[in-house]
Amino acid sequence: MSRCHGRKTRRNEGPSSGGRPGWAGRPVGACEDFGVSTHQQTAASPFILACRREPVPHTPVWFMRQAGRSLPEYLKVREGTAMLDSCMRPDLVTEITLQPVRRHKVDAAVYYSDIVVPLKAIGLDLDIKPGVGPVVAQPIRSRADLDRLRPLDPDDVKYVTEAIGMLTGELGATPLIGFAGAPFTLASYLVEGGTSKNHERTKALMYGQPEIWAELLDRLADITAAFLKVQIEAGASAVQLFDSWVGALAPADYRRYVMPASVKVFDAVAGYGVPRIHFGVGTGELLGLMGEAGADVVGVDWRVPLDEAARRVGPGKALQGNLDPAVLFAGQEAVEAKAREVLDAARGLPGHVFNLGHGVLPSTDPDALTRLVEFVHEATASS
Ligand SMILES: Cc1c2[nH]c(c1CCC(=O)O)Cc1[nH]c(c(CCC(=O)O)c1C)Cc1[nH]c(c(CCC(=O)O)c1C)Cc1[nH]c(c(C)c1CCC(=O)O)C2
Repeated sequence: MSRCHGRKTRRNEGPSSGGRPGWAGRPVGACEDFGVSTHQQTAASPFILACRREPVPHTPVWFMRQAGRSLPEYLKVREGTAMLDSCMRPDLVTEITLQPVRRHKVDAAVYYSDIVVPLKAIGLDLDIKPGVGPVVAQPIRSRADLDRLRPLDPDDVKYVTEAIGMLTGELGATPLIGFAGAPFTLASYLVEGGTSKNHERTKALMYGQPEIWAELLDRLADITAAFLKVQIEAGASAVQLFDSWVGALAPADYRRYVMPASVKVFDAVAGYGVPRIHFGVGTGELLGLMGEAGADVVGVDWRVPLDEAARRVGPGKALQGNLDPAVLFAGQEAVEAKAREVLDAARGLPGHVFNLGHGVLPSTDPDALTRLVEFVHEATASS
């Protein structure tokens, strides 16, 4: 795996002045092993090329939740350590992030963390309960509660900087995707106190007390932007904003109550020039707005075929997706047939990153994922 031992490049050092898109502001150093910088290697990787809608040698593949419970080596290394504790251990983060890259030969690594990590880092009392998800001890529902949402200082997450430094050295040409939860999805956990089907308390605050809601989302946007900046400055080659649950909203409400905060996040990291991916589940009606919020790549779940998604998103964006994660339980023949449908729908798009339409389900057979990567690479290889 280790193609470029030790980190010889300097890190991404802040937005270029004027926020010019492209790679300005990303210093290039030398990886002595190969005479080219890690940055140059990742920039030429199929994943980054596809995000930038440039020609690729094959369609790049990675999977949301590729690290985690589908892998026996993950269960082994995590044994005895709570999920959130593992996120604060650079050695474990590095190992767990690398596991699916080694095993599946995916085209990108995704930083092992969770969307609630920055909230924990600013001192909120929350935990991740196995099989349930994030649980917040004291939900945020009033103006007074907002005071508990202080800004994130990079020093709060030193372990992220350390882990990404270790990781990029190990990954060499394979890009590392950093990520964060989007303001709406984070707000939904904070207001409900945990996972919710109908988001009734969240919507009660949004519609009933729009000023408090706007302040909540604005604070979360600042925390999210600060967390993404830490990851990019430490060396992440792309970032994904997970607005997993925003599909619960109608477009007009998305535009009014959520989009300003997501725009703020994307604007804050625009000047680095790293590709920005925007994903949510059940967002067929929101795809255009989610692109407009500032994404370079729009993630699509399995409900909308990619050619239709491209019409909804409009020109100038790449697409990511969108095999139904449940298809992986149907056997190799069915997986290949459904994966081919995804590739057929993506044919002619200027940029396509193959992914699932949502995260890998915990009981997925890891070999089915490895075979899927091989299949997509072979089916799309330019001769
Ligand atoms: C909504 C959301 C969360 N976390 C995340 C999202 C957005 C993605 C999505 O829409 O699925 C993001 C996330 N969480 C995790 C990753 C790892 C990186 C990767 O994609 O490989 C990522 C990208 C690790 C994790 N995050 C979590 C696990 C499982 C915890 C464990 O191993 O015990 C992992 C590996 C826990 C978690 N954290 C969350 C949930 C719903 C759960 C599952 C609860 C369960 O079923 O046990 C909140």
